[in-house]
Amino acid sequence: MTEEFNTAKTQLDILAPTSLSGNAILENPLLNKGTAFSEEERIELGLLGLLPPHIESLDDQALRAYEAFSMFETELEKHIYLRALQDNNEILFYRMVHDHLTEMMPIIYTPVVGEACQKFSEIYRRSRGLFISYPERQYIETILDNAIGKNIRVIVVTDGERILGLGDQGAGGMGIPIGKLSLYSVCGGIDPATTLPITLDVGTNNEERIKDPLYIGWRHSRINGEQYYEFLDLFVQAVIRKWPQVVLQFEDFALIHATPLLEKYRDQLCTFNDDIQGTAAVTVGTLLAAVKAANVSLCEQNVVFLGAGSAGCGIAEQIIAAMVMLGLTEADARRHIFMVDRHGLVHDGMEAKFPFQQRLAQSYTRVANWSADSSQSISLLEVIKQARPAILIGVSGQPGLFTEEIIREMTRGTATPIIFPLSNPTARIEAEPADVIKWSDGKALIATGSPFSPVNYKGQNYPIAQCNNSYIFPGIGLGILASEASRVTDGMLMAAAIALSESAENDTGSSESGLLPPLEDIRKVSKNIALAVGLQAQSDGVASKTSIEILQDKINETFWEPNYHPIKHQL
Ligand SMILES: O=C([O-])CC(=O)C(=O)O
Ligand SMILES: [Mg+2]
Repeated sequence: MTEEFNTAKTQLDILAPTSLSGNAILENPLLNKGTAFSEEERIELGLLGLLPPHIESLDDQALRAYEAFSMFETELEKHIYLRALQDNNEILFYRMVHDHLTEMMPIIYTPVVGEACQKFSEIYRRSRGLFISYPERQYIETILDNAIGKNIRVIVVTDGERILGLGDQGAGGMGIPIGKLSLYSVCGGIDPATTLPITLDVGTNNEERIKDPLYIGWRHSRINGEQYYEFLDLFVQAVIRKWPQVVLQFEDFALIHATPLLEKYRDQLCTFNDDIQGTAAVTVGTLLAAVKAANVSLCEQNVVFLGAGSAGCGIAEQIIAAMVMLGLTEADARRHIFMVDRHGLVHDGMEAKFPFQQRLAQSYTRVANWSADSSQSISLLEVIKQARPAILIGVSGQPGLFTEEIIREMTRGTATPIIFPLSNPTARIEAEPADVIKWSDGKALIATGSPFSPVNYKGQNYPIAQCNNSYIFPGIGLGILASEASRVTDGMLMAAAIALSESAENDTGSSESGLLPPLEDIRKVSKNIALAVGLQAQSDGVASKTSIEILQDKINETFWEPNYHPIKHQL
């Protein structure tokens, strides 16, 4: 099956069973080609006179759209423009983003999407995806039936409670599933006609939003506890009934819900939590590339985390799994991991809030004399002085906590400190890369969650890798679809991390982006990840066995590219 046939089939799928014509086609962003409709199509589809006479190519249109994009001054305006283009003509939107990925990814995704979520109500233009609000829960099935695409393969769902590092944005959180799915299509070749962003509106505890007369969401405080989990279950079961093969990605749920939901549903359908598992896989992939670049062995390093939430603990568990894979026992691997939160080092002499933190607590007998005072609280600085980590990872959501003193202490203890301030968006970062380079006198290997330009220090250029889930989840999705996997196993996430680190290795030297391959190569990286994920799904018994060649062909067949194809009228 060729790519051309793939896309053409989707377009016809959308036309059937009620054939569209005239304005209805121009109003459908998946069908609309605007000025690129041929004369034949204009006649057959009832478009004569609805478009200006000059017929353009996709390239001509992309040039004009880029001109328009460039005229906007603020990043939010650029975001609004691109979103409007997406709602008008998706192929043109994807072509533009495809051709200007480095420039446009931060606009449609982190960090600008954060501001777009905060101002979602003000900038709201037209519908995309589905809102399922708590008061409409009896209509869940009908709402799913109303999705424009009929053959949905990937859903990204949020309840808007923990949008990036920006907290509760209520219904405005919808910006995130939309942005993530755009990346699925542009970086992972997932046909946009098969994707569906969903926001579960269970209210918001964000006073500013509730009081805002323009707020588009349900004006109610968040429902919680049993009611919340019952609602989530209604949703997940309806999804399973309607699209049993779908990939359901949970995104930006609050800490208290993210892990229980993952545990509850990961054996019921093909699902994963991007903030826990995607972040863990991309961080381990980047870390494997970093220890290689620093010429040290991961198993001999201590790793300190600032932030012991679900993202931090998810990464920590994945690092432990990597150390075990490399030969340590699990108990030994756990001794290398130090989680620090606002109360200091997490140890078993204090009460951990969640079971997933308890598993990562250090033994108090080991660290009892680390405290600078007589309390049981051991600060980040003390942990660094005592544990002498080579690796420091920030997932705190709190800006500025990697101070000069912290970075200098890291540099004192190791030849090549590996420093990952991962909090998103940009304003939440634990330390600016330029400061980390300066304070470590150019020694640190850095990766951030949001994009940063290279840093120039003492005449040398230091590229900053963007260790962001976007390197991982599109490839995981592609691998699942191509292999028709029924579940997402831990092994598949580890396979994705290793494939990313190998793609990075193959690229170092020519790379402008530091530890990771340049964004321009992301589609190739996604295909490598997809192959590794698909093969692992087969060996974990959640996908039927095929040869590597067959899986590779399936990945290439599944990979969608933004091109126009002839549209025929169907009766
Ligand atoms: O969207 C991003 O940039 C990464 C992510 O999932 C988050 O921070 O929640
Ligand atoms: Mg997220």
